[in-house]
Amino acid sequence: MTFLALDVGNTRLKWALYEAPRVGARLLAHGAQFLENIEKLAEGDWADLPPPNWVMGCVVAGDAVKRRVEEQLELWDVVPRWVVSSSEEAGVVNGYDHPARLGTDRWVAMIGARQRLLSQGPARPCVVVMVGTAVTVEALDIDGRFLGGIILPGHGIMLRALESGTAGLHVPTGEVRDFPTNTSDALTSGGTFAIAGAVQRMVENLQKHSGYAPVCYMTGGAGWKMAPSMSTPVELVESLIFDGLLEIADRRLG
Ligand SMILES: Nc1ncnc2c1ncn2[C@@H]1O[C@H](COP(=O)(O)OP(=O)(O)O)[C@@H](O)[C@H]1O
Ligand SMILES: CC(C)(COP(=O)(O)O)[C@@H](O)C(=O)NCCC(=O)O
Ligand SMILES: [K+]
Repeated sequence: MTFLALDVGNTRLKWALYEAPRVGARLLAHGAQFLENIEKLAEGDWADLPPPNWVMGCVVAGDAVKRRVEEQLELWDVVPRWVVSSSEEAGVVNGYDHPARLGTDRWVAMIGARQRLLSQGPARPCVVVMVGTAVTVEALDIDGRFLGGIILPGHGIMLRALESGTAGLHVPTGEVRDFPTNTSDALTSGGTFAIAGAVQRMVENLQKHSGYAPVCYMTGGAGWKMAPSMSTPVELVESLIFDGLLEIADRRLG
């Protein structure tokens, strides 16, 4: 009874095939494709997979991309279920002014984070950082209520914005340094400090609000690049969105 989980971001589609729609299910196969290569999935990465019995996913890349993914899914006799952000699901309460307007990847990642937190011990407040095309930093209180979160540009967008708005910033990627002394290092460190500083601020906000030190989970395609440069402790969890999709599927189907 296999389960295919999909996470369609603004840069890449990530997929993971599990043995069942159950928390802790065995991972059978996984992969990622840039959005421009979606059309290659059915004849490529997915061609030899055992047909999934269920498909569930989150999409933030727009309706046109979603339809291109659905065309590839016609390979199998299965109707995809796309998660919609709601006011409450799987133990997480959505504090957004308009719950449905919250990016579904953010919503699903928070559900994955809450489930991981509770499986590791007593409830604590939690910060969830996603480093993808954009960077999002969410705050969840001790009861699993999403208090609010921030959106900032990812590394690539920050660099491209600076390149296109100036004459003198076309340089190769640099290193993260405490005190950068060349343009490349200054740009790379600037982007990294912007993200690290935003996370630190949200951790402080949540600590002040709740009176407890929060747990901080980090995920997303560029999470591994950011994690070593953080100024507050983070736990890198590559699978947070898939964990969230499994949690939702388990409750709805399992
Ligand atoms: N192997 C990789 N291929 C592409 N992007 C990568 C890779 N590793 C890290 N990245 C970084 O991750 C970002 C994309 O992360 P991802 O989680 O796929 O984003 P999204 O969910 O927005 O599609 C890119 O901006 C890039 O900086
Ligand atoms: C903030 C995002 C652009 C992040 O996208 P990503 O970096 O994962 O591709 C996405 O979650 C989104 O479009 N959100 C809708 C607006 C909101 O969450 O308020
Ligand atoms: K994402």
